[in-house]
Amino acid sequence: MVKICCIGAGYVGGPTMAVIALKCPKILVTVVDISISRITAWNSDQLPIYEPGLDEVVKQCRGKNLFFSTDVEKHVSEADIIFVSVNTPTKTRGLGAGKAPELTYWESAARMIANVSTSNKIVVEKSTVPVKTAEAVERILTFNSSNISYQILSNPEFLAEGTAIQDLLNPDRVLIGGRETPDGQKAVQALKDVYSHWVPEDRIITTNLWSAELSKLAANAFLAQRISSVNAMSALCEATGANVSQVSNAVGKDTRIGPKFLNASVGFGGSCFQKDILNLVYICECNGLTEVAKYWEQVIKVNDYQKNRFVNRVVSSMFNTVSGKKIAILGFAFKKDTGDTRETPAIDVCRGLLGDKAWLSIYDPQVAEDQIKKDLSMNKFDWDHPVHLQPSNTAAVNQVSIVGDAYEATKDAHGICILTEWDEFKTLDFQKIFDNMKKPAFVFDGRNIVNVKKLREIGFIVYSIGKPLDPWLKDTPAVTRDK
Ligand SMILES: NC(=O)c1ccc[n+]([C@@H]2O[C@H](COP(=O)([O-])OP(=O)(O)OC[C@H]3O[C@@H](n4cnc5c(N)ncnc54)[C@H](O)[C@@H]3O)[C@@H](O)[C@H]2O)c1
Ligand SMILES: O=c1ccn([C@@H]2O[C@H](COP(=O)(O)OP(=O)(O)O[C@H]3O[C@H](CO)[C@@H](O)[C@H](O)[C@H]3O)[C@@H](O)[C@H]2O)c(=O)[nH]1
Repeated sequence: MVKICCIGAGYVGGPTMAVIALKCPKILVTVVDISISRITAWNSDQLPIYEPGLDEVVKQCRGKNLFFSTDVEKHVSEADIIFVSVNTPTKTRGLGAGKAPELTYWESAARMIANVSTSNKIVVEKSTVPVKTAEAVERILTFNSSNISYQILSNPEFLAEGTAIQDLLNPDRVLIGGRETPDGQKAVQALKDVYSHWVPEDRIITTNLWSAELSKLAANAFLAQRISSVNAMSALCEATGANVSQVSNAVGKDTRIGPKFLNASVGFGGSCFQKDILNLVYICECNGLTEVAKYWEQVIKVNDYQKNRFVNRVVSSMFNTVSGKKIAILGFAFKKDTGDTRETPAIDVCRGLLGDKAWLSIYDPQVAEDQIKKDLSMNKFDWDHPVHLQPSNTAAVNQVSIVGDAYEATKDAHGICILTEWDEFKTLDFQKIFDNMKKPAFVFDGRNIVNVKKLREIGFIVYSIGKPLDPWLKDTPAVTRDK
């Protein structure tokens, strides 16, 4: 029986291995992690991450051919194929701080593999890593053990949170990069054999190692670039009276462009886009490609601009101050159908409003109170380290209350900011909400999900990203705020 071990039981390691176990009943899959609380949760009825369809898959396989364990060394030493899916956060200190990825967790995983291995291994990079990481891993492994052959493969993951199970069951492509030697190609084939259980042959792409590593960074950069492009257009739409949804629709009808990923928003979030683009920018800089680095960096700058612009709209519309005003925040996760808050635009918007002394009442159907408080008190990039290494002092978030539903959040509020596109926000009783708010009552829709016409009829002053402005907002400036 082939044995697979995955190091890192996070948003990628957990769902990916669950689907491999589901589709390959004859493969024994064990997911290991240094975080005891995460592994305990994976073994309980309350999984550590919220992902539609994940519970069912885990329940079907757990205890049969899918196991979760903290006994990292034992399972690594027994495995034939080892996936490494550990954190690769942006460095906060030292060389490349603020851009380069921190490869400490990767390096310690590689050293541990070398220490405990007694048989040949295929080591698969699942984490998103800089180009040429496989070479470094290869060196760590070969210099630290003898008589064992290691083949390193790059098999980046393209799942998106909220649709992870669907993405894994029916991927656009599976990408496998390996050495172009006979042994390298044998390893590529061994991993191909795993995915071939359910992924059609023509969707499994094989490349050299460096192409696979770079393709992951390139894919995220292209995706994020589309969002920054449409968000840049949204600012121009507001200035000219054009409607960004109509522009996106017209542009996306061109089959060369396509309709997906053209939704204007308060800004993109999530653990990957910013981190991976910064990683790409750093690699370009290291290779002397300054203009290329600047080109990609602009995607992040426009995203920051969009978040600032949103805060500016809120404050300037409400008589240039939100000091002492209650603002309801609907949605804190970085997108719907996930409880993940890593790099969510809600953090920047809330901080901006708190900076202007607003009182925030926050509701999100999937994010726990502790998490929100932690996010609002953590430093940039601290969030991407293993949970047990994150700062635990979350006491210092004043002027914020976390509530159990949207009606409570909006009661007696002066304004509402919609920051996540949860389906339940589309069907709220806005008449009831209006009746219970201070007047004039404002809605700032950062996801373009409300029916603007209907809300204006009720009496709300409505701001929707990239849409023709409410007469109230026409004279308020859309410039960015100083940080
Ligand atoms: N989240 C996504 O949607 C997504 C999608 C594609 C790729 N990625 C990439 O996959 C990687 C993992 O992302 P994630 O979202 O799953 O992160 P995560 O923080 O959810 O999970 C990483 C896990 O690795 C564990 N870990 C760290 N060092 C370890 C070690 N030495 N031994 C054992 N366990 C260790 C941590 O405790 C943590 O549970 C990152 O490189 C990320 O960029 C993420
Ligand atoms: O038209 C759009 C599409 C997305 N977003 C925002 O962009 C962010 C990222 O969304 P999405 O890409 O759907 O989720 P992620 O889970 O971050 O997935 C991205 O990052 C993963 C980690 O690398 C990759 O594996 C995925 O392919 C890639 O889509 C979220 O804040 C979305 O709200 C928009 O603002 N407008």
